[in-house]
Amino acid sequence: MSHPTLLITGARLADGEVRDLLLEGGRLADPAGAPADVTTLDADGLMALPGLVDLHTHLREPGREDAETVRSGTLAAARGGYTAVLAMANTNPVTDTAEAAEHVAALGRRDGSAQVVPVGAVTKGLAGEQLAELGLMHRSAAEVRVFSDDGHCVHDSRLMRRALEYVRAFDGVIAQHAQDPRLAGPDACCHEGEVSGRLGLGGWPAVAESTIVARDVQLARLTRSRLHVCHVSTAESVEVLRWAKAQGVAVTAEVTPHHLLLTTDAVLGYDPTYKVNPPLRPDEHVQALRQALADGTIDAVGTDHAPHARHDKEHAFADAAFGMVGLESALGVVVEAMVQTGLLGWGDLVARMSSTPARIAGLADQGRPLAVGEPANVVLVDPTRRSTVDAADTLSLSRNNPYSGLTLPDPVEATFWQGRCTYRR
Ligand SMILES: NC(=O)N[C@@H](CC(=O)O)C(=O)O
Ligand SMILES: [Zn+2]
Ligand SMILES: [Zn+2]
Repeated sequence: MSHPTLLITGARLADGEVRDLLLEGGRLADPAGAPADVTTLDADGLMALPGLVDLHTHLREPGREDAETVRSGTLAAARGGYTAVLAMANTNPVTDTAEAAEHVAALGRRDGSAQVVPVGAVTKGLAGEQLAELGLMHRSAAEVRVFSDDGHCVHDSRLMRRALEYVRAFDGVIAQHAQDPRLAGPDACCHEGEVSGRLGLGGWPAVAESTIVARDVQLARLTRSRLHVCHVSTAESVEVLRWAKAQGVAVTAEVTPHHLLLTTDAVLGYDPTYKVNPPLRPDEHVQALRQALADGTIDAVGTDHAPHARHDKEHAFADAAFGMVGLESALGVVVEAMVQTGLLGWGDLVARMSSTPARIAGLADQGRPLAVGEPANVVLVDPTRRSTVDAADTLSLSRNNPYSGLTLPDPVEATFWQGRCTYRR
């Protein structure tokens, strides 16, 4: 890969300092040493932040290249300000072997506009019965550190305990899709409450999530291993996480942008765009999630970008696929929900969307401060720009965008990954 030299002038960092940044050889260099004829980008009025890191992306390749590919998904990621994404294992074939993980990493190197980090499955075929080759995936060239059966919960307690024990040896982490399959029955497709009753949709009680979180944090304490909770969506889960962190349990958690902004009311029109797992929750949960992300009980934002082809999504609500896209809109939605409301400053936003996710995933070259010598992973943002979201205006192959028609912050102006421009408005 070529590493063009670029001088970005007058960018404001998250701490308020205004600086020039020299991108040279894929790293940040001292701007005083910029060649006289260097290409410059005037960043007056813009902020420069470390490239964002997404702990939770569905790239759909291999297997569902009609919904997304590594190429299209990472183009969408770059447009969202991301320089790294963790690619969930629920592809076809499932990422449950060293070879499969290396294949995803190789696709990333070939087609990626961001670093593609394969997540390994916890169980073979995501079937929840036998542990996958966790050690082999870790020791492979893909160096898998994060394991998840996302889309499915590792609901067998003994298997979950063994998975946690296993990854402890190499400081791995089990990322759990917390959902009790008995409490959230096969027809569950909407938060259990007033709206599900009114619409006659299968209800999904909040405790289907929090009871698994409560079990898992105790297993993490028992095994002294690391647990990460995917897409936390309820106030009850937040309470459990707060308790677990106070006990010193090695647990981290993420929340999606959509669970920070949208509520159950979005499904009142039976539009399957708003059908997602876990479901959109009532406002009291949204407020609890915002508070938890602000105070650090929830450590990070994970998009759960879940692209779906039209023919899987355009069905009656009960029959449509679960999931919504999120990479391109994530920063704008988080700014709307957290910064505009005064809950989070830009410095903490960088922690939640870049440095902390990088630390959770063990990515040494991501989420680093914008200092000389560090990798040139940079996103330039216009903190004041807003625009009306149009689902058709996307680099993703899918259109299941829940923000279409809403006017939201639209901050990302340019993204640089290892010094290379991967997106420019
Ligand atoms: N979030 C979703 O609604 N769907 C995800 C699976 C998941 O994240 O559980 C998908 O793969 O489509
Ligand atoms: Zn999930
Ligand atoms: Zn997911």
